[in-house]
Amino acid sequence: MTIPKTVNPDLANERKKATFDVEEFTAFIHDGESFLQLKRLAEEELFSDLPDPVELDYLSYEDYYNRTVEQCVNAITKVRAMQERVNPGGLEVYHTLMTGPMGTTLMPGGTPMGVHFLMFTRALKNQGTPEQYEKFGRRADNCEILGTYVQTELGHGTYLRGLETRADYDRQTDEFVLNTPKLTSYKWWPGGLGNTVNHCIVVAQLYIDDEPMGLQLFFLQVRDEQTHKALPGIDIGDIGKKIGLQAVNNGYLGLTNVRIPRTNMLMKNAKVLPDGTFVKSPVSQLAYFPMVFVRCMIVLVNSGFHAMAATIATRYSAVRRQSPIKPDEPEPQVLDHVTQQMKIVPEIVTAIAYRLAGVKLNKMYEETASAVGLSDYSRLPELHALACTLKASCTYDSTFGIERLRLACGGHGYLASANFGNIFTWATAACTYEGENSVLYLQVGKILLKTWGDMLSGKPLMPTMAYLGVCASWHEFPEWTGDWQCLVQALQYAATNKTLIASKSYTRRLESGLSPPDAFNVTGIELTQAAELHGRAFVANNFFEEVTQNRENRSASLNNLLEQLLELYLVHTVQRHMADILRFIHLTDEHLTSLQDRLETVLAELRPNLVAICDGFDFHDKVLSSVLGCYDGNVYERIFEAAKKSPLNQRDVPASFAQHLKPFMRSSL
Ligand SMILES: CCCCCCCCCCCCCCCCCC(=O)SCCNC(=O)CCNC(=O)[C@H](O)C(C)(C)COP(=O)(O)OP(=O)(O)OC[C@H]1O[C@@H](n2cnc3c(N)ncnc32)[C@H](O)[C@@H]1OP(=O)(O)O
Ligand SMILES: Cc1cc2nc3c(=O)[nH]c(=O)nc-3n(C[C@H](O)[C@H](O)[C@H](O)COP(=O)(O)OP(=O)(O)OC[C@H]3O[C@@H](n4cnc5c(N)ncnc54)[C@H](O)[C@@H]3O)c2cc1C
Repeated sequence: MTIPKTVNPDLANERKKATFDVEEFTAFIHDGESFLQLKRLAEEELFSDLPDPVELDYLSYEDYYNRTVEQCVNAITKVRAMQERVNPGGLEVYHTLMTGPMGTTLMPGGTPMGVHFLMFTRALKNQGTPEQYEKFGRRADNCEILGTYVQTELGHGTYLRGLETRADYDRQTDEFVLNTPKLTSYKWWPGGLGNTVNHCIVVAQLYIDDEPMGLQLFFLQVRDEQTHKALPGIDIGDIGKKIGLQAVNNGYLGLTNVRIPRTNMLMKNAKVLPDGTFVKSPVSQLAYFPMVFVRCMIVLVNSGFHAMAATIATRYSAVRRQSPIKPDEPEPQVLDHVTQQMKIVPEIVTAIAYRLAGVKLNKMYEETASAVGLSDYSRLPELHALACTLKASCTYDSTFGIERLRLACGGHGYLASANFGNIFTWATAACTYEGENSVLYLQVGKILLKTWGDMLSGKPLMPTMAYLGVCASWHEFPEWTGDWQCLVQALQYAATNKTLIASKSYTRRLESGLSPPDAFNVTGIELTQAAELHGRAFVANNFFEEVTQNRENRSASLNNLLEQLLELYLVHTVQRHMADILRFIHLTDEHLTSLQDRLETVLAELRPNLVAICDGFDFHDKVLSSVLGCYDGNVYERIFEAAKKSPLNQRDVPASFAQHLKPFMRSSL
């Protein structure tokens, strides 16, 4: 099947209808030109010799892994050369490009080296001393060694204080002795650990003279650098097939009396001196900082997955024609069915809203990391709370949004070659890794409770929670104007009142004699609801600020488009949380009807720009890797071409006919 060189006329028409400059929107959504240029340059270099994704789909588990390693190595080699040209000594090309949606193209089943870049190298730099960085970190940055972040165990992932891996200090030899004493202490899940890495950072309970000193991070070699065989005392392997991310090579690790020098404990914060004196970290949560970084990254990465799925569904819905709206008219593009718009457009705007929130969150991470570098730890709780709530709501919204977008593509959405399967399994994994979502919401719930107490005692509140004080001071919600500020405030007001309710329930339970942990546990439902609303109110407020500020730096047409996107996001989000809002704010039927009218109006206003907005996300065809989502819209030809590549179509008659079907049909006669 040859793919036409021309663009599908429906898609070409859609692009002509755009009312804004796509390139200006692209720069806006990528937070400026510089990253965009870098991304495009990298795509040009990296995508020149990629294998066919359809062929990859039919490989065995082992071949898939080996093939991914080959692609990964090729890609990293190219990226390193590019980094040397763009900014010698820097690492931004590595880190930004290899872990974003582009990484998913190079390695559709995930990368066994993702955790090396995201966590291993960063933890060596940020948790080690400068000497340790020189000794281990530089080699990791140069990929002379490959590593991963080994924390989760078979028995514990969430409750870190329950981890069982031990590091006992031996004063005589100035070494730590590492052990995983039980089956449940086996390390389980770390990406790349299975068969790829030769080093890792192990998170273990430190013991000095059998006294527990809390969790610490240890640099450990697990495989010989030449032979790649496991070192003595180390039991290591792959945890087996998962529902997705087949090439991430998640692994297990058992340790029996493995000795490492004392200087292998990462000692930027806590320290063990040669005589066994333990010097505490100034703030124990600093050991959790590598996780905070990844939680922030996930918001950007998952909003990218969400936008990828939205682009595929939008382009396909512009090409797909079905079911006349009026009986005597031709079949319309399915995108003209209003219910189809309702399935797709809220996902487009949600992806944009999280993209903007993710950019803000990552800036906050950088500011906090700089402050931590100057021994100022005051912003850690605020960053922790925001990273937890945004990581949880973004991964949830993207996971279910991607599934809605797949469903919006009808039967063809179910084809592996449409690529929703990979995108979904990437997205949903992030609901669990780097902190299971409910657990993260409970962290936020705890901080909300504490903040509520601070507010009642007149203490200053952290900036992203200051609205609690404002809303709590209102006797009732101000007059409902329905404007954007009002909609943002409605979400904030609902979050505030949910926090109030949770706080009251918690206090009531304490007064009835429950212990604080029991009271916290039974208040968990209300606390997690408050935490979720807190995050959604932040995303809405941030979107509002992004659109209403700096207008003078953008063209009128882009401002107009952004206003429509904001309008849809706010109206849709308020409608989605209407049950919560109606509990605290009196709205008439007229108000509700007006919201529905606004939703339908803005859907219609956005309709001509949908394809152009998705073009503006700037996904290379190879990133989307979808027969339904290609820029040229030649959907049917691509579906057919992919089908032709099925291994079952490579011979006239499959072997099973002679072996099974023929004898079976004969015996049934
Ligand atoms: C895949 C590639 C595909 C191709 C490319 C595509 C691109 C993909 C990109 C993404 C790739 C990602 C790779 C995947 C990596 C996954 C790696 C992992 O999962 S690694 C494993 C991830 N594992 C997890 O995430 C485990 C989750 N569990 C945990 O984090 C902890 O056990 C806990 C937080 C739940 C509790 O901890 P506990 O010690 O029991 O604490 P308490 O509750 O008693 O609170 C005490 C105090 O501490 C405070 N505080 C807490 N945390 C922080 C913080 N971070 N900061 C500051 N403060 C914090 C808290 O507020 C409280 O304050 P206060 O009230 O005293 O004032
Ligand atoms: C694809 C993937 C990659 C991963 N990569 C890595 C890696 O590189 N390195 C690494 O160390 N780990 C990794 N992990 C492990 C991951 O971080 C953990 O699985 C995750 O933190 C969740 O912990 P858990 O599995 O113990 O879940 P559990 O805590 O057992 O969760 C089970 C259920 O219990 C509930 N629950 C648990 N505790 C509480 C609580 N306190 N209150 C209320 N409910 C609770 C949860 O909400 C959930 O519903 C990876 C996992 C996946 C899926």
